[in-house]
Amino acid sequence: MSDIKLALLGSEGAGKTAVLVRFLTKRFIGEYASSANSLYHKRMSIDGRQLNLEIFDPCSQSGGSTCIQEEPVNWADGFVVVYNISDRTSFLHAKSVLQQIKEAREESSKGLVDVPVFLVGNKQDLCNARQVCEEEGRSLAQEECCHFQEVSAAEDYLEISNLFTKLIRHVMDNLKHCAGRRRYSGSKSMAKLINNVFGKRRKSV
Ligand SMILES: Nc1nc2c(ncn2[C@@H]2O[C@H](COP(=O)(O)OP(=O)(O)OP(=O)(O)O)[C@@H](O)[C@H]2O)c(=O)[nH]1
Repeated sequence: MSDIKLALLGSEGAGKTAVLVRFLTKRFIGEYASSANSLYHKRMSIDGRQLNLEIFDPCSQSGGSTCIQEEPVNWADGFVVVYNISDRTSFLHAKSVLQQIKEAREESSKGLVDVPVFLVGNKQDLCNARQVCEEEGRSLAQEECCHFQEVSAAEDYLEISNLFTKLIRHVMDNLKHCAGRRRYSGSKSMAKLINNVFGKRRKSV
């Protein structure tokens, strides 16, 4: 069984938890308590391979900081960076996050530099209040060499499921390609790492 570690990043209220919960449960739940980092676990099968998925959903940092937490960046095998299409500030934040992921991974001698990333423009159902056009998202993704998709956690399941599947496939290919290199967390239990670093709760869905 392969272990795949993903992290969701993005600004407060962009819909990270909504997107993730849609993927994990097929449901949209309007409001979430978001005072703590969460680690979700899911077993699934892709292309006949059994996977043990761990997905880290950090709570947003108070004070509007644009700096991402370093530890999930080194820990994760792949990222979902979420912004809200009706909030330009969240798009600028996502842009900064993409750059920080790249820089952090380049600086880390232990991490995989070419880490798969999916840029997600969420809240597509709020297109009446759109502040970021789809083309801007697409060209940012092109610049940063990552995948791109607009979704609505409120309305879509299939698109969200497909984007996670695509990301996981890319992660699996990447890990196979880099099999000779040591992964950041090695044999460490991720739960232990997250709990040690952030002292937060774990969730199973
Ligand atoms: N209309 C609409 N609202 C959404 C969508 N996704 C999330 N929301 C709402 O946006 C708000 C924030 O969603 P969360 O999933 O908590 O956002 P988050 O990025 O996890 O926020 P933090 O945990 O604070 O970082 C909630 O009120 C959600 O109901 C969507 O696709 N459409």
